[in-house]
Amino acid sequence: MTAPILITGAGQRIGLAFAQACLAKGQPVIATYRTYRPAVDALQKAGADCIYADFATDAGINAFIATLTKKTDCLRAIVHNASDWMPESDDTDPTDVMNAMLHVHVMAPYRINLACRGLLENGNTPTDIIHMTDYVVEKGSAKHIAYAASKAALTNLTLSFSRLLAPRVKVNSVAPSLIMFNKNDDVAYREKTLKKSLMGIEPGVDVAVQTLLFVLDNPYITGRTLSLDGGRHLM
Ligand SMILES: NC(=O)C1=CN([C@@H]2O[C@H](COP(=O)(O)OP(=O)(O)OC[C@H]3O[C@@H](n4cnc5c(N)ncnc54)[C@H](OP(=O)(O)O)[C@@H]3O)[C@@H](O)[C@H]2O)C=CC1
Ligand SMILES: Nc1nc2c(c(=O)[nH]1)N=C([C@H](O)[C@@H](O)CO)CN2
Repeated sequence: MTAPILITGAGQRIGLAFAQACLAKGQPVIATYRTYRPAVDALQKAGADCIYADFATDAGINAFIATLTKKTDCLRAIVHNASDWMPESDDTDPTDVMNAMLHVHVMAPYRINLACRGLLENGNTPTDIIHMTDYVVEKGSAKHIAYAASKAALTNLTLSFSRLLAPRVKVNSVAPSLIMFNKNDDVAYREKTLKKSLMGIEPGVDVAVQTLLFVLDNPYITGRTLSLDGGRHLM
């Protein structure tokens, strides 16, 4: 029996695309979602095991871990994709922003990785943990301070967990810059953002799917960050 891949935040965009790509290859998937959408139903119909999960609180993380560990005793990989791109704003308490960012981007991956060590080691190794981070870890962000800091902490989890779990589990980060705009991004923002990379394009989710599949298929890369940013670092 092929061990499933756990993909968090798989209800839309990159997470959904990767879940669909895995299912199309006959790879079993456990997908988490927080907001119900028809895409979740479609994933379930395509064979994914979809679990509701809200990682904003310790109770939500505990509940997810309890549900997951009843569902399977092995995992091929965990892709920590769930993320909230939350900016600082005048009407949000900065304490709430930082707590929300640290919970979804740090506490959830930290707790789930520790809880799932046995599941990842209980099968054909090496298995994988992949943290979806962000180019912004390298430069910081004036408008998403807590978000960037939490993604930097997630990047450091990659180093620690790769030390802890080698050689049976590989642990890597994928650090995208622009992959896919959000529907509310206006023309001015889109034009400004496209100019930030050498490639100057909105590549779409397939480049993220390709990168994730490459990391899973490579038996020697661990403790590394794969940058997926169109050469933004050279602008
Ligand atoms: N898209 C891009 O251009 C870039 C993406 N990245 C990173 O790549 C990854 C995928 O990006 P993208 O597809 O745009 O991600 P999204 O912004 O679409 O977020 C993915 C999912 O995360 C879920 N999520 C958010 N907060 C929580 C929470 N508290 N608990 C549980 N789930 C939660 C959402 O679930 P739901 O919708 O079900 O509520 C959402 O569908 C992310 O980690 C992102 O930071 C980095 C740089 C650029
Ligand atoms: N969870 C998310 N994180 C990020 C997103 C997103 O849509 N969801 N988008 C970005 C931007 O594309 C940025 O990289 C360029 O403007 C960053 N993180």
